[in-house]
Amino acid sequence: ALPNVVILATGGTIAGAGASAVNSATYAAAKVGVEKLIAGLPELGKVANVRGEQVFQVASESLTNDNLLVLAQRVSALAKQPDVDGIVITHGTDTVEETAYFLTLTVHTNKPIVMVASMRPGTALSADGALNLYDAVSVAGSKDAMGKGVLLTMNDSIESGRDVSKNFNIKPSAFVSQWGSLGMVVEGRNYWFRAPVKRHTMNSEFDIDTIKSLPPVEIAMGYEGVASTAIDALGKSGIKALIHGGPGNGSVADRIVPSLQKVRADGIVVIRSSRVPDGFVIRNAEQPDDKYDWVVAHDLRPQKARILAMVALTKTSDTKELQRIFWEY
Ligand SMILES: NC(=O)CC[C@H](N)C(=O)O
Repeated sequence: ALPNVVILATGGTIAGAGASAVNSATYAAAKVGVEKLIAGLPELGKVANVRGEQVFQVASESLTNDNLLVLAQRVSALAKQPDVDGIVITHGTDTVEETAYFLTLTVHTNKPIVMVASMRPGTALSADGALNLYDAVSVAGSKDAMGKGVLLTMNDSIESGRDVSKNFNIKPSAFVSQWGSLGMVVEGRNYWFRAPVKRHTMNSEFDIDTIKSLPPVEIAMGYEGVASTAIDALGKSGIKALIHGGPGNGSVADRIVPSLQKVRADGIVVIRSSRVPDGFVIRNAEQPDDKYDWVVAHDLRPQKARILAMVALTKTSDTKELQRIFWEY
């Protein structure tokens, strides 16, 4: 018997439509409903019994914290149903890495949760959404995809939802995980090469079923000539944590260090991350994190560090605990 897979649709280019077949970059995202997506891909019926739910219909850059909670609660509820074997989430590419990490941290299940997106709308030449969606449904219905955390299928690859980021804003090969893909999916068969070692899903201490709201966490970038204007304003805005996306090894311009110290003295958690796509931030290198009571973001880019900070702050604001969490997830 075929597995039962639910497709939760949220919008993005995979539901996009352009004026003509040559419009690969100029088009409207979030136009096509999930029923039409499914009806347009009868091959899905060969790998799973599929049904769809339209959760949102938005471009992913406009998703909110409340949207994350609604989506994760729905995924969690579906994962508890005995008649659901796997869940696929269609999403815009711009922030799919953030939603994927949020679900990785908060949904307690071993069942496959597979994010999918596309770089070209279905109306374009060489549209990538149909194969990406076929791959996602096939992976979500596979027993061997269980217990591997939230996944993303794009461009034949199976990526870890924790590690993956959008690294190119035009090509179908847009998504990269700095520690490598987990595997590939080809003609409905999975080929695995790696497994995640960070805590996720069943093994997470966070659970969407007990999270009712997320605290405000914002990001300030570091760059040549940076002033303290943004940090000073954010420090007065009611945030619970501030992510600093610094250059290099998360370095911080000496002229803004006093502003970050003031933010910390006011009870806001300061988290030092790097704007460099790959690598990781080392504690007490570049800045004396122990002395300033700052947390370092390990290998998480600023936008992923923000997701973990929001989730972690639902449980603790103790900086030693938060640092442990940043090492473990
Ligand atoms: N390729 C895409 O999905 C980008 C479309 C849109 N900006 C979004 O993220 O939803």
